[in-house]
Amino acid sequence: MKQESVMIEMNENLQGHVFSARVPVGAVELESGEVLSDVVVYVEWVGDLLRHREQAILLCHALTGDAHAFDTAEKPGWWGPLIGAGRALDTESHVVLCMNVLGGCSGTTGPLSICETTGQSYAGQFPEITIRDMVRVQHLALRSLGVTRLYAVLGGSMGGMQALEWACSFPSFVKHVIVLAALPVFSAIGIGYNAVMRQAIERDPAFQQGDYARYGVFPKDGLTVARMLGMITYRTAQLFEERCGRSISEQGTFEIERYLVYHGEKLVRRFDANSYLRLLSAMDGHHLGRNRGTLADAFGRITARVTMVGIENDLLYPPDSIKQAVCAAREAGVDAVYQEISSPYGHDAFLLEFDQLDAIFRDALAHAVPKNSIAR
Ligand SMILES: CC(=O)SCCNC(=O)CCNC(=O)[C@H](O)C(C)(C)COP(=O)(O)OP(=O)(O)OC[C@H]1O[C@@H](n2cnc3c(N)ncnc32)[C@H](O)[C@@H]1OP(=O)(O)O
Ligand SMILES: N[C@@H](CCO)C(=O)O
Repeated sequence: MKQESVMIEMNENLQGHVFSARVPVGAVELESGEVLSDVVVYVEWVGDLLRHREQAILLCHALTGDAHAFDTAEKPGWWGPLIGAGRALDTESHVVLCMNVLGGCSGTTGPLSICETTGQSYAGQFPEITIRDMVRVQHLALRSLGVTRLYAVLGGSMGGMQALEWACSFPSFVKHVIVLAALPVFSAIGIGYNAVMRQAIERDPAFQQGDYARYGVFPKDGLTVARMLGMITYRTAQLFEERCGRSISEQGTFEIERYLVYHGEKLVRRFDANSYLRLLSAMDGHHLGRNRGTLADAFGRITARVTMVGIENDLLYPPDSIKQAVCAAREAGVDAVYQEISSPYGHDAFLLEFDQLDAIFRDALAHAVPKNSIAR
C-alpha cells in the first residue's frame, strides 16, 4: 500500500464548516475474492471529529447520491435541513460523516479511477462489488480518520441496505441504525426494474462493453432511459396525475415524458454508466443472510437498536414488506421498531419529507442503547 497522508479541506456552511478528505485505505479484497489496490474514499463531515470520534453518525447515500449530504454555500446537501447544531442530526454532540460509495463516480474508487496495473481507468473492467464491500471500505476509512464508534448509521434505499449491513458486519461498532425505504433482502420486483435499466444501458450501441470512453462516446440514451424508469419507481401514480396529468408540453410530447426525459438527461450530465451498472448489481445482490446461515442468524448478530421506516405508496419497498422485516428481526431478538412516512411522493420521500424525517430521527436517536447491546 502506498502511504499517503489524509489532506483535509474545509468549506464554509451556514451551520459551521464542512470538512472533506480523500482517505486512502490501501488494498481491499472484495467479497468476490478480487483485490482492488489503493482504494481511496471521499468523505465529507460536519462537527468535531476528534471530540466526537466515539459518537459519530454515518450517513449512507442512495443510488445516485453522493457524500454531499450537508448544505454549503455552493450546493444544498441531500439531508441539509436535518444536520446542524440542535437539529435532528446534532453536530454539537456528534460528528456527522458521509462518504461516496465504492464503485460510485464522485471521488471514491470506482470505474473512473485509474487501475494501477494498466495505467488506464478501470471502466468496464471494474470488478463487481457488493453492499458489504461498500460497508467494509467505509469502516476502513472511519478507522483511518480515528472514528472508534458510531452512535448511528442512517440511510435510505441503497443507503438503507448499507445501514443494515453495518449493523450485521460490525455489531460492536454501531449503537443505532435507521433504515429508510429498504429491506434486508432486495426484492424480485427491484431486481426486475434494475434488469430493465441495465439492458437499456448495455444495449446502447455506444456502451461498447463498458469501454465507451476509449471510443470517445457515452451511452447517454441508455442511461437516460434507465433514469426515466428509475424516476417512475421513485414517485407515485397520484403525484404524476396531479403534476402532469395528460398535459401536452411545448415540445408536443406528454408533460410526463418531458419530465422523465429531463431527469434522464440531467443524470447523464452527472453520473457514469459503468458506476450505475455496478451499483445496480450491488443492490441486486443485497441479502443480509448471504454466507451467514439463515436471515434469522444474520439478524442474530445485530446488537444495535434498529428503526425501519416504510413510506406510504413506495413501489419498491412496500410498507407491509418492511413491517414483516421488523417482525422477523424482533423474533430474532433485535430491538427493532417500525415507523412510517406519509407522503404523496412515494419512495423519494426519504429525500423530501424533512419534517417527518426530523421527528423520526429525534425519536429513534433519543433511545438509550438496549441492555443486550454488548460487543460480540
Ligand atoms: C440519498 C441520496 O443521496 S439521493 C441524492 C439526491 N437525489 C437525487 O439527486 C436524485 C434526483 N433528484 C430527485 O430525485 C429529485 O429532484 C429530488 C428528490 C432531489 C427532489 O424532488 P422534487 O422537489 O419533487 O423535484 P422534481 O421531481 O419536481 O424535479 C425537479 C426538477 O425537475 C424539473 N421539472 C419539473 N417538472 C418538469 C417538467 N414537467 N418537465 C421538465 N422538467 C421538469 C424542475 O425544473 C427541476 O429541475 P432542477 O432539478 O434542474 O432544478
Ligand atoms: N432518487 C434517489 C433514490 C433512489 O433509490 C437516487 O437517485 O439516489
